[in-house]
Amino acid sequence: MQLSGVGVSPGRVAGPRVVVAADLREPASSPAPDDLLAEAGKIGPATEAVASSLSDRARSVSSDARSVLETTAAMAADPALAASAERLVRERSLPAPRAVWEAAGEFMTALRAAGGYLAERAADVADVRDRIVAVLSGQAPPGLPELTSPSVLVARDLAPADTAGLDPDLVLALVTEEGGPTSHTAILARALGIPAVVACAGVLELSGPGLAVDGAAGTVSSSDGRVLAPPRTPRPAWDGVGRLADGHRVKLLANVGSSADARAAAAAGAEGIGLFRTEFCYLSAASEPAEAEQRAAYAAVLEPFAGKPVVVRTLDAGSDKPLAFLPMGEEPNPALGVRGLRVAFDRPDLLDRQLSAIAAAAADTGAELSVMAPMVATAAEAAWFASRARAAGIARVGVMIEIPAAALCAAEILAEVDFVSLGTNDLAQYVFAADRQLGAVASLNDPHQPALLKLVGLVAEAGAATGKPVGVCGEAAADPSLAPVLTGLGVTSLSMNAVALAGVGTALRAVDLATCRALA
Ligand SMILES: C=C(OP(=O)(O)O)C(=O)O
Ligand SMILES: [Mg+2]
Repeated sequence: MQLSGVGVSPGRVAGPRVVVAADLREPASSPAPDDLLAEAGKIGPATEAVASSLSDRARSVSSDARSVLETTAAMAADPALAASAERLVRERSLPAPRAVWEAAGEFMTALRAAGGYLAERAADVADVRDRIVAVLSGQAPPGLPELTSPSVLVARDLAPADTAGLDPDLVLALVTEEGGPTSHTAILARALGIPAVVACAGVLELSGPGLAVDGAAGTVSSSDGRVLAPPRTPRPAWDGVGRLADGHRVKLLANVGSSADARAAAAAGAEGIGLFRTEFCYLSAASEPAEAEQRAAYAAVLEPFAGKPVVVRTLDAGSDKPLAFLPMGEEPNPALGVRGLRVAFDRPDLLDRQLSAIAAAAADTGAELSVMAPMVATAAEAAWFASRARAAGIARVGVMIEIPAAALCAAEILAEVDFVSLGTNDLAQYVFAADRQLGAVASLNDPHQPALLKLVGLVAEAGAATGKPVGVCGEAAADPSLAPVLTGLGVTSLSMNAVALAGVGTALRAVDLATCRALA
């Protein structure tokens, strides 16, 4: 049987299927066990099993990962945790999984109260807790399975932090039941060059030992589990200068989120960085990184672009990119909630520390710096951001246009800043009222939709009237069939992941500006 989803990262592969376990549910405190001593006796062997499987894994990985796994193994083996859980079974007649849950909870509360480094360890205790509970209740361990050979990974959905850590040598392809083409999980899979299909309903129920995946067509079917991974097609030749057949320039820039991305972008011939998603540096950070630490992290990303233009975006936390050190609380509609620049309105000190780290990193590396803010809704917000960035000594300041209100008031916004960059991923989500993470509405999150292109045209017109640049840094910019259309609408730069550069560069060389305008 063949299933269809939305292909978000091309490549045809087949291999054994490995399912990512669903999140663990909080264990129930009833029914009370019949034999309390026997129930308590299950806890010790479960903690030992977890500790020894973590120690085994620690021996098979490189040094950084090894010390993390060794520490987690030591926590699992901690007799205090087992003793406290056993006591809860005996004294409160709790089933063993619930007792472990509560005992670990007490440890976590104490660690959080201690603050600093110890508070950060609470997340490790939660990891150990979930592993022990999984053993006790006969479930698969939570989180990404440890792959030892090339496999096709299948999940209901995958967090951006998990996707960012995937090893392209071991993950042949990624298939999710949920997710849209512009979800951050899809963006990261593309950046890693891992063939991927999202919004593939029913994939978790497909039988058979393996899966065959076509990441361009968006199809998935059962296979016999053998690995079939033809070498990737070579990229078209491109000389690294974005221009049309008639010489009209369209800067081709890169979207990056790590120093590895930046090195790949420089090697692929990017003229600069059009979007540095700084939040990607901190998807797993438990506390706000110190300014010096941020400076070093940003410098590592900017370093391959000395003397070249770079656009660094301030943190876009919230919604589908939660950062542990910026908890947003429960929001009924996180995509419409406090995210992006909105976080900074209550925490301007956080923004100021980031701006100063970004300015220092650019000075360290000699990159030609611009900064921009995500999720700006009004000209007043753009002016607020610009004044803070300029106070940090940053000369070129822009904002993202990814909220329809901002697109409609692009002229007023451009009066406050030096450039704008269209985030077509969010702009589509908000224009079509279609969650970018939801497979069921994926067809609306399509940048070929005329309503989206009309807004792009409006913003480009405002740019032309003021003589200020208008870029596109959403996934629309990476589509070779759309690049001439965006150029015809008046867009002046396109920013995309490194693997898309040559294809877009080659497509633009085939057309002149008159053709682009006619297409638009
Ligand atoms: C580039 C964009 O930002 P992000 O994908 O990080 O939300 C966008 O919304 O198009
Ligand atoms: Mg966005």
